[in-house]
Formats: sequence, C-alpha cells, structure tokens
Amino acid sequence: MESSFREHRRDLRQVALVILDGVEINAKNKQESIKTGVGILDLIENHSIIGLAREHIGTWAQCVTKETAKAVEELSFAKKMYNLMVGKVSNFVQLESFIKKEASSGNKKVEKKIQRGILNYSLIDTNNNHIFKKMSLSNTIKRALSASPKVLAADNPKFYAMVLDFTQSSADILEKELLKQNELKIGHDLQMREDQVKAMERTVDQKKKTIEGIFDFMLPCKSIIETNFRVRMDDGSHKVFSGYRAQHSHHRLPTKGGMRYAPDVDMDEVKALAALMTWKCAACDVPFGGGKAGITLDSKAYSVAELERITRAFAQQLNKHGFLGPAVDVPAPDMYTGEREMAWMANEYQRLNPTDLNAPACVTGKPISQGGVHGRVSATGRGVFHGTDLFINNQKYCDMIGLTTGWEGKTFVMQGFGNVGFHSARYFARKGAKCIGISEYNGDLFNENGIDILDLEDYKLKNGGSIVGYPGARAWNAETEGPLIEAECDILGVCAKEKVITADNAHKIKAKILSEGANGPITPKGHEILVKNNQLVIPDLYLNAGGVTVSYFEWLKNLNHVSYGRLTWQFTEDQNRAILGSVAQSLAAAGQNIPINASEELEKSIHGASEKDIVHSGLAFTMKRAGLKIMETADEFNLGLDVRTAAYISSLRKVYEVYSQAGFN
Ligand SMILES: NC(=O)C1=CN([C@@H]2O[C@H](COP(=O)(O)OP(=O)(O)OC[C@H]3O[C@@H](n4cnc5c(N)ncnc54)[C@H](OP(=O)(O)O)[C@@H]3O)[C@@H](O)[C@H]2O)C=CC1
Ligand SMILES: O=C(O)CCC(=O)C(=O)O
Repeated sequence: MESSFREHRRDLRQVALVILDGVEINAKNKQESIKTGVGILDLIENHSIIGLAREHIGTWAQCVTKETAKAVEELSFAKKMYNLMVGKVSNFVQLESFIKKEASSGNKKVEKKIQRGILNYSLIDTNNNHIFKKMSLSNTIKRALSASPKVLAADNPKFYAMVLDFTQSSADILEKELLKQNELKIGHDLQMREDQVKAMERTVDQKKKTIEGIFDFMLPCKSIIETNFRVRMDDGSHKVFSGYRAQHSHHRLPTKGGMRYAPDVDMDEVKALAALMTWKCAACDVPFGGGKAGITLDSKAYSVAELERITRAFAQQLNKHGFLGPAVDVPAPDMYTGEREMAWMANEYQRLNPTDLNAPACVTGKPISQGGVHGRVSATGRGVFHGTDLFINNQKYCDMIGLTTGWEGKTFVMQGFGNVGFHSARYFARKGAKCIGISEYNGDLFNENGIDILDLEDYKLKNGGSIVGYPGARAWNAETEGPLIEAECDILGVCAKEKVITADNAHKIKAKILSEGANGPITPKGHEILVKNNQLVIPDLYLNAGGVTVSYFEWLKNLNHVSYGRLTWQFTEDQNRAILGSVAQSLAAAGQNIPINASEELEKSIHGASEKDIVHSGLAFTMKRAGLKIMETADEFNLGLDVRTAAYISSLRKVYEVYSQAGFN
C-alpha cells in the first residue's frame, strides 16, 4: 500500500511537470504548481470537494493556458475562489450552486473565468482524457479520476496519509538536493576518455538509484501487528479487544513509542503515530526507530482490575510476536495510559522472561519504584516549553510573525489539560506568560486575568478529572463565542489530539505561535494556511520529543542498573567542601583567619547532580540542540516559517545517512 502511495505521488508529480512543459513559468510558480499537481492525490484520497475545486481548477487553468502571465493569473484566481469557498462549500451540491451564483454575478471577467473553471472541472470530472491521457497513470489514479466525486467533509485526511504527506513533500526536497549533489560534472574535463566518462556515468546512475531506493524504503511502516485477544470482565463475561503495534523504522533498535487506549484507535492511527516517532527520535538524536501501540477501548468504561487484565493480555500478545522487549520494541505512556499501565506491562514481561536481566527496560514511563526515572512524567510538557522558549526568544522568528521576544506579558490558550497540556501550561506560566483559556473535551474555561494552573489541576483531581465548574474562571460558551482555540492570544498550545486544526478553521486561528504538544494536531492544508498567514507552527516531531528523550534516559538507566548521580553525589560534595577548606587553610597560612563558607546558593547544589538535575539538563540540552539544527535547516533550504518541513528534512537526512552508510544486505 505504501509503495503504491509513493508511485501515485510520483505519477502526479510527473503530470504536474508535463503540464508545465508547455508553460514558461518562473521557478517559484513552478514549485507551487508541482505542489498543486501532487495535491490532486489528496483530493483523490480524501474526496475533498473544496480541494477538488481548488486543485482541479488551478492545475487545469495552467494546462489550458499556455501563456506565462495568464497561467499565473488563472492560478491566483483559482486560489481566490478557493478562499471564497472555504467555510461555505463542503459538498458537491453546494459547490455547484456556489459556482452558478458566482457565474451570474454580472462581472463579465469573473463569469468567463468561472465558466472556464466549470469547463476544466467537468473535463476532469467526466472525460479524463485530456493531458492525462498521455501519461501512464496507475490504475488506481485512472479509476479515481474517472469516478464521480464523493461528497465528504472538507479536510479530513487519514492520519497516516497526512503524516506521509508531510514526510513526502520534505523527502522530495531533500532527495532532489542529494541527487543534485551527485550530478555528474563531466564535459568539463577534456582529458577524460570516453570509457572513463561512461564508467563515471554508471557510478552516478547507481548512486542515483541508491538514493531513490533509500527514500522509497525510509517512508513506509516496516512491521505491524493487529491482535484480537480475549479478557475476562468483572462480571464473568469475556470480551475481545483489538490491539495494534506498528514498528515504522528499524534503522535503529529498539523501536520506541507510546501506547494509547482510545475508542477510535485503529491500524491507520498507530501507523501514523509510529512514523511520527521515527522522525521525532531522529530530530532529537534519540537512537531509536519509531513505534506506537494502541488498544481500541474507552478506558473510562472499565474497572482498574479489568484494565490491568487487558494490559497484561496485550503485553502477552506483543511478547509472543516479538513486539516487546528491551532490545526490540519498548512502549511508553500516551493518551489515557500512564505509569500504572507501564508498571503492569513491565511486570508481565518480567514474568514471561524471568532470565532477562534487562527486563525493566522493556517499557519506559514506569513508576520510580519499578525502575522509572525522575522527570519522565513532566518531560513532554517540559520539552514543549523548551522548544517554544527557543523560538519565542529568537529575534528572527519573532520578527517574521510580528511578535516581541520573551514570555513576559504574552497570553496563551491551552487545548488539552492532560499530561502534556497541564505540564506545558505550568512551565509557560512559570516563565511569565498568562493562561487565559483552557479547552478540554467536556468544557472550556476563560479568564482574561489569568488562570492559576496548579489550582486548576488541584480542582481537576478533586472533581473526578473534570475542569468543568472551576471557580477561578468562567465557562466559555463555544456556541455564542466560537471555539476557544480561535480566541485572541499570542500562543496556542495544541496538546489534546490529532487533526484539530484543518483547512476549515486554520484561517480563524489568531495565535501567532502554535505549539504542537499533541501528535498530528494540524493537517497539511491547515498547516499551509497558517504558514501563509505568517503564523509560526512549532511542529510535533520536534516539540513533543521531550517524552521520548527522557524515555531514552530511563532505558539507559535500566540497562546500567544504577540511577543517575548515585556514584558521584557524595564524592562531589566531599570535593567541594575540601576546596572551601583548602581556601580557608591557604588564607590562614597567610595570616588571614577568614572562615570560608558556602553561600546559600552553593549550599543548595554542593552535592553532585541528582537524577532530576541530570534528566532536566539533558532534556534542555537536547531540545536546544535539535531546535537550533532545525533553524539551521530552515535557513539552508530557505523555508521561512515552514519549520515543519525543516524538521522533517533534518530528520530524514539523519535516517538517510544511517541507511546509506549501513548499506544493503
Ligand atoms: N504522554 C506523553 O508522553 C506524550 C504524549 N504526546 C501526545 O500528546 C497528546 C496528549 O497526550 P497526553 O497528554 O499524554 O494524554 P492525556 O490522556 O493525559 O490527556 C489528553 C487530554 O486531552 C483532552 N482532550 C481529548 N480530546 C480533546 C479535544 N478534542 N479538545 C480538548 N481536549 C481534548 C482529554 O480530555 P478528557 O480527559 O476529558 O477526555 C485529556 O485531558 C496526544 O496527541 C499524545 O500522542 C506526545 C508526546 C509524548
Ligand atoms: O516515551 C516514549 O517512548 C514515546 C512517547 C510518545 O509516545 C510520543 O512521543 O508520542
């Protein structure tokens, strides 16, 4: 499936190029048009009617108009039409009536163009033979192009297709660059014999094929398991659950990534999340391949005893099929799972593998008593803070979005008040930003004077896990005031779930910075709109990597069988006190009897670094280094505010290097 996805993209890219053959066009528009061509795939896959109108009209406008200026004008007109349609047109019938209405506006120029739009539209809708005939398109595309468009929601891509889309467009840029670097510079050397030239050509051709081969291999998921297992319920009945684990990349082992419990978990979702994990680990130089697991269930509907039996049964399945173990695949917490579930999994794995000395390293995010590491619980939120901190203090990025640098005086809205949202909000507020809104699944809170994050967390814990009714803020009425994430603020933390910002609402978001604590909260089309509107999206594959970074530290701790700082704690204190004593002695020898004491500040840290200190500084360093690398990549490829593409390119390049140096067997 994945390779055919790539084939389709290639076909479409070629279609776009053929279309452009007849059109002299400057490089920037050419790039845009290639994107447009590739974008057709989205509408085929998602049957997005808004996309359909935009992409078809845009692309066909280019293909029927063979003059440069006109082609550009048509494309911009198509885009204007698209913008007009957003929010008004979500199905085929609405599209037709929209076009008819616009076509009878009385403006001759508009009428003509709209007619051409309809013509182009119907060409593709019914005939499918114009320029596409010349291409050897795959059957899937032929079928899709000749089928009548389906009536579906505007921008609701499949999660895995969405991650592939982001990856593919970045891979295209990097692949092109690598191919360019390997281009043959012959013809200049007059001394070179023909056979030498031929040999060089063969080498270059082989290199090209290797590059393409590696790119084809890097993108798809490598191994996936679906397991249906039976669990006894408290009332004696038996229930069958579906669980999944995807291992996206084996370029480094073990594979690593969380495990979530949610009613809508399916194969597509875990594949998407596993792929994201690969690029996330690479972004932060965490030496793992990507993985993700999930069980399709509503965790709130089961007792603790039932959840324990479900988790243990799932661990048995993963273990049996080689999807669990310190050297092969290491899960961690994700949505609706936490330390408790990790403790059950570790315990079950240990029970099944009693001779494995490294058994505790089979999962991370465990409680401290089970081999967990200090700082894992808050790590993702801490990472979200560090990443946002790097960008919010960067003059160049702040200038691009028209914001002053620094946290002081900034306002933020947080979507999601679970593990990631709560800790991110806590650190944002600690640095001086004001939380004016919290959006949760079952209700939203607003207070323009600021919400006390710790107080709200206390309330949530005492109130059965719900923030509704919190006295320190008023309830936000989404019906009359609009969705809270669209409220005026400087920073929007998107820390709940995937696909919450799409082409349908991206243009309504006012925040200047969007911090992606969640995985996949913004669709490719949503992302495009935000970037165009000069908003800075700090992308998931970098920003929420704090969790897996500290998981890496936990895994290392388990393999080392000793906690961080234990061997140096006392030694460092003794040495520091000896230095102070030595200074006092030297002064005394010179006749100066001055007692040398540690200051209050030094006294606090006179001992060696604790596990918490090491984890926190290791995380801060990792986030800073990765963020700077991404900024450097953005500059190198001239990507402006498209930090997501920069992050993907940075990660792809690292994984590519591993494969190209490891070779093929
Ligand atoms: N935990 C981790 O270490 C990491 C998590 N992530 C990602 O962060 C995101 C959140 O995970 P995490 O915090 O661990 O999960 P949690 O289960 O702790 O929290 C999720 C929170 O989001 C809320 N929520 C769910 N849907 C919506 C919605 N549509 N609007 C507003 N709020 C909503 C939930 O509310 P309610 O409880 O009422 O349902 C819950 O409070 C996920 O995308 C996850 O993959 C990324 C990296 C690491
Ligand atoms: O800690 C880990 O291993 C993975 C965390 C995770 O699931 C994620 O980053 O999405």
